[in-house]
Amino acid sequence: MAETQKVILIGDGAVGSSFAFANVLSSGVGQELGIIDLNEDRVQGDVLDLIDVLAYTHPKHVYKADYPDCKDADVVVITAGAAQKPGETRLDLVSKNMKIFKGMVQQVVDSGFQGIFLVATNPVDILTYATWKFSGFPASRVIGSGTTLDSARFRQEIADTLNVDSRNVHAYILGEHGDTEFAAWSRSNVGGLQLYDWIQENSAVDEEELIEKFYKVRDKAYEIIKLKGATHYGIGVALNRILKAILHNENAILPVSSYLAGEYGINDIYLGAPSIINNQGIRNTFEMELSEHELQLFQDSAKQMRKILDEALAELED
Ligand SMILES: NC(=O)C1=CN([C@@H]2O[C@H](COP(=O)(O)OP(=O)(O)OC[C@H]3O[C@@H](n4cnc5c(N)ncnc54)[C@H](O)[C@@H]3O)[C@@H](O)[C@H]2O)C=CC1
Ligand SMILES: CC(=O)C(=O)O
Repeated sequence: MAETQKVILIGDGAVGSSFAFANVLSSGVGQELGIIDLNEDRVQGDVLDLIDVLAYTHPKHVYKADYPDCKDADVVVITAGAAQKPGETRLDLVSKNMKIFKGMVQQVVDSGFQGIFLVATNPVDILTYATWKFSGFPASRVIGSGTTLDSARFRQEIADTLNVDSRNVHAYILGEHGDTEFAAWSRSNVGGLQLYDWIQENSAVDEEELIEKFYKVRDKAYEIIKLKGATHYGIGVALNRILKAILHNENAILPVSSYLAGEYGINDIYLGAPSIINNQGIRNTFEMELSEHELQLFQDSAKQMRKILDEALAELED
């Protein structure tokens, strides 16, 4: 990667602008941030507003960009497209956003872009797959935000229950970023102690209460959207975390949406799975040893997504 690391954001709505804010607050996660959106006034306004942050944070070149600017970018972050309305599921957005992505990804590729795509638009697993297909890039250079946000919600929920710091909770939500996601309970640990052992030793909660907490995590987006119309801070920070893992060549393990080629018995689909992220993109997606029930839930999630993906790809060809 070049010395000056350049990021282009496509989509400057609630999610995109929260990501941009997180990015200008954090030190050294790229030196350039160019922003593209159909709403050019919004971009111009956000650029002016974000520049006001720099004197109190870190230097960065923030500007209104266009597709040719993607040419020498290290990462293109996509948050553009339709968002859920109250009562809608993420999967209700498939048709609209697939069409938007076809044109958008083509324009990025036409610029000569050779970097890494990082996708957050919903349904994120389907649209990450679409970005991979439309771009013709190797799967390692197309990453979706996957279940990074869900896992952050899950870790915080467990941390609040046990009264510990969420940074010491290692726990993943895997599968679809959506209704068929599941908690990898059997692999969850707190400070190195298996979650189930911790619970037994501290009798903090019973198993039923824990399951309720998973439902709360799974349905949290619906709750926030009902209350304020969008969720954006959590994903903004999650995207910046993934971006940092790429630009700083961290080899960090994050449950991003990754292309599965046999892992967990799943093929040819993107889903949230723990993956090692560095400046090449996804270095490796590894197989955690899940319980039989968890593995079944993973495969069920994949089946459901495969069906939606096939329908969406067929519709696009009509
Ligand atoms: N992956 C995740 O964990 C999360 C994903 N999301 C998803 O992120 C997406 C964005 O959500 P919001 O920012 O709340 O929506 P928003 O409606 O506030 O912003 C979307 C932006 O995309 C722009 N846009 C639409 N078509 C475009 C095109 N062809 N080219 C350039 N810009 C275009 C719009 O002008 C708008 O500014 C949604 O699909 C939402 O469901 C939201 C939260 C979490
Ligand atoms: C909207 C969405 O995908 C989320 O907050 O999880």
